[in-house]
Amino acid sequence: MKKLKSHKSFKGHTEFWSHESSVTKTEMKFSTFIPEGDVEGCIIWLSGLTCTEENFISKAGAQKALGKKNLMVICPDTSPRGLNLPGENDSYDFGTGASFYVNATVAPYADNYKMYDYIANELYDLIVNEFKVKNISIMGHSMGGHGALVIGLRNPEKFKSISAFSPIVNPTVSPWGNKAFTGYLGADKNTWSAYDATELLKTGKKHPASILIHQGTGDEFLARELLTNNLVETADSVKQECVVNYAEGFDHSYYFIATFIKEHIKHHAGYLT
Ligand SMILES: N[C@@H](CCC(=O)N[C@@H](CSC=O)C(=O)NCC(=O)O)C(=O)O
Repeated sequence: MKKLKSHKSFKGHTEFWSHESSVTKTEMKFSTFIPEGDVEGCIIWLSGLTCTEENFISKAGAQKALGKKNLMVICPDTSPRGLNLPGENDSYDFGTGASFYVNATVAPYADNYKMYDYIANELYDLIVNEFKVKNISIMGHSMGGHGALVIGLRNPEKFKSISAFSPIVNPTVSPWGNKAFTGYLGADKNTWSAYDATELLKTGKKHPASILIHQGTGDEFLARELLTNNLVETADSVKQECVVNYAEGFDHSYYFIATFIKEHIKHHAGYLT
């Protein structure tokens, strides 16, 4: 691991890192906020389409609340970079910056686009072994909210709690999800449901902690891509505790995230400390 930059902020440090990933077989970058003193737990933040390791740490304003709760956050990049695979840089919603946190199975993505394993295993182990923190939760936004729900629901023994802002909750039936899953997983839709939070709940995956979601009613992607109500109805029918807060007039941006991030940190602190 290489520390690239460090800035003192609130009761800790905001830092930028790189490391060689054995899973993606590329250099991967991530940012952290690490409070001074004993760290009680770590929240993984997964960002959305077009983001890097910088968006959340520079825009969400989470450091003060994290410092108060003695919690660390780690924000990985949203895909491998620099591979120049065919089609990788043609659009904002596929390839670079748009991994959808799946393990790709089809060429030319299968060798490197293993972001599910990268987050659930390699980054998880790095938090435990390098940062010496063993209580870990997961949250994210949009594509990253989808990633947090899927990785958390599939690994309840590893992730103590899950939360999401404006998540894509049913990607197998959304245009963004269809495009990404076709490109990473192939045309056989039977393989897609392992990466769809609503489908995972339908097939018996559950998390013991209550899931927290914030969704803006003014979000331009709500009706076409996010489909929040599909998860709400399914969670209700399978008795997965899930609190969905519809926030009047808020859009899909980091201004929305910054408004409610304190509530998400408090939610995770309840399970991590
Ligand atoms: N057409 C837009 C889409 C990009 C966008 O809105 N990205 C969101 C996440 S969307 C779902 O995953 C985002 O977080 N953007 C970064 C930010 O800092 O706001 C475009 O290409 O701009």
